[in-house]
Amino acid sequence: MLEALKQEVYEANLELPKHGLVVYTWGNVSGIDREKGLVVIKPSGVEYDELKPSDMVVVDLEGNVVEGRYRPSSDTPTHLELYKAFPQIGGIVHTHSSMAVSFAQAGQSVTALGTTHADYFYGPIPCTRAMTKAEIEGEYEKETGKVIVKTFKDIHPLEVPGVLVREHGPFTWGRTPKEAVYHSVVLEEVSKMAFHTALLREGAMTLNMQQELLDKHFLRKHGKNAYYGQEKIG
Ligand SMILES: O=C(CO)[C@@H](O)[C@H](O)COP(=O)(O)O
Repeated sequence: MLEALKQEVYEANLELPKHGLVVYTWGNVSGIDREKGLVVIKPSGVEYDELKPSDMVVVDLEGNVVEGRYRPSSDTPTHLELYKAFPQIGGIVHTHSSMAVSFAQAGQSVTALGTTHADYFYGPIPCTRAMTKAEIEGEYEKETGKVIVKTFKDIHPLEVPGVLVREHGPFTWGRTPKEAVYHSVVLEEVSKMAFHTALLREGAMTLNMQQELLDKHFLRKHGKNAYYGQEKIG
């Protein structure tokens, strides 16, 4: 069943290691057939280079396995909460891409600092609040989905197609699995840019070395106003 969606989700999953967003079995991609009310998702714990379209698992919106020889991703409950809350989306991605995870572990949103970010995210990429003890000891993945939905109470999911789950990592979405993967790549890139911008703004790169030291080292070797390599120096 749902062979076309399985192929689409399979191909989207393979994009994650291709873009350096995951290693080993980290992360997962899903897609939804809204008419049938069924979700196709990566099987849990299967390495990407061993993955086949027929390995994709089909679940209903309550998480019951409808078809598949493997267990569905452990993050399936999170995906399902998002599909139920955001009717506009057709695909979801979860990765452990390193810069986004760093922001998530720091409990920091990725601020919109430039046009690259603003082309895809209408404002900060929010980081969710810390999970409560009860949520962590309960159905963590389902509660994670509920916390994401609460974070988006006043945010349109297609205006900000991604979130950082605090102390966990990024989830992104889109109208298709392929678009959700695209947003995962962009989220990781704008996270890197935001991190480096913060460093630069902290003055880490705005100070030149002491002129005296520059003189001592460069002029001692090359002489003043020398065009090194174009004429004999000294
Ligand atoms: O975030 C986690 C675990 O912390 C998961 O996303 C794993 O990275 C992948 O789990 P499966 O999809 O293989 O169950």
